[in-house]
Amino acid sequence: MLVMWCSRTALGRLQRIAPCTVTGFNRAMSTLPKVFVTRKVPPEGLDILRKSGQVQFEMWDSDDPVPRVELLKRVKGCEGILCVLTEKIDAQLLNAAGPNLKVVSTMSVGFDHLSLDELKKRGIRVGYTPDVLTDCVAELTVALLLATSRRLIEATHEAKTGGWGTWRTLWLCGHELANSTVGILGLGRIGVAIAERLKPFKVKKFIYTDVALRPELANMIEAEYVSLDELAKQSDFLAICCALTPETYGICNWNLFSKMKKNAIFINTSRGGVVNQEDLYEALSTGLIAGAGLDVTTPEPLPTHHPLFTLKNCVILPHVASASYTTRNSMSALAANNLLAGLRGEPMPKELKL
Ligand SMILES: O=CC(=O)O
Repeated sequence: MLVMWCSRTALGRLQRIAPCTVTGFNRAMSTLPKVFVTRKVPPEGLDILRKSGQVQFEMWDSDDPVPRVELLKRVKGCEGILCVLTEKIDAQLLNAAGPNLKVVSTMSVGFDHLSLDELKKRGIRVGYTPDVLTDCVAELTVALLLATSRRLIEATHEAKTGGWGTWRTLWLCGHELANSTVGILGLGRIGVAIAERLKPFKVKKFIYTDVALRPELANMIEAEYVSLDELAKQSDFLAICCALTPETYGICNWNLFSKMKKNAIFINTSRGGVVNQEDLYEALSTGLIAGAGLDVTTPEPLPTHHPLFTLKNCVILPHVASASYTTRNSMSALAANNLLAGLRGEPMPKELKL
C-alpha cells in the first residue's frame, strides 16, 4: 500500500512524484491548499484534481480503506478532504484535521458517514454526488428485484449442481410484476427512476411514503401517498430508497414485516441501517414475506457466516448499486469539482445544505 503525492505519467500510471500543480497559478506550490483523498478514485476525478493546479493533494492509492490511524495523521492541516462512504467524518477526524479544513467532498450520494452537526458547527462545507448515479442505481435495483422475485440465483444454482430434473409445474415459481402494487419507502430521484423502469412490466399501482408528500415526484410516476402501515399492507414489492437518518434507522423492522403480504418481495438499495436484520431474518425464514434482495447490509461486508446468507429467499449483493464504469467516473468527477469549487469559495455543483 502506498500513500503518495501523485500525478499520472503519460502511460496513465500513478507514480511517486512531487505534488501536482498546473501552470497559471502564481502562488508557490507550497501555498496551494492541501487536500487528502482517502481512496484511489476513478480516473476522471483524479484527472480533474491533477489538472486543476488548484490543490496539492495526497491520495491513499489503494482499493482498500485507509486505516483510521493513518487517516487521522494524513488529514492534519488539510483544507479539503475527498472521501468515500467508508470513512467516518466525525468530531475526532475534524479535530485531527484542524482549523484549516474548509471542505469535505464525499464520492457518494449517501451522507450517513458524515457527522453533519459537527461539520456545520465548524462551518465546513460538504459536497456529495446525487443525480449522476440515479440511472445506475435504479437499473441495479430492478435487476435485484427480478433476481429475487424470479429466484434467479437459486435457479442457476440448481441448473449447475444437478437439481435440474424434469420440467415441473411449480418448481422455482416466483412472483411477477404484472398487475402488482409497488411500494417505495422514501420517494426521491432514485425511487422515481426505479418506478419508471418498472412501469413497462405492467405494474398496476405505485404507492409511496415519506416524511412529507412529494407531489412533483409522485406525479411523474402517478404514485399515491399512503401511510407506512398501508405501504406495508398493500405492496407486493417494497423498494427502500430513503436516506439513513435517525428517523429511518431500523424502520424496516418486525412491525413493518408483520404487516406485509406473504408474497411480498423486500428490496433495499439504500443503507443497511434502515433494516433490523434479525427481524428480517425471522420474516424470511418463517415465510412471513416471500423474499428479500439486499445491496446493503450492516455491517459491510456482511460476515460470510451471517444467518441471512443461509436463506435461499435472500439475495445479497456487496453494495454495487452505483458500480458501473460510467457512473463511478462521473461520481469521482463531481466529487472533485465539488471540492475545488468549495475551496475557491464558490457554489459547489452539488452541495449538501447543512
Ligand atoms: O451507496 C452509495 C452512495 O451513497 O453513493
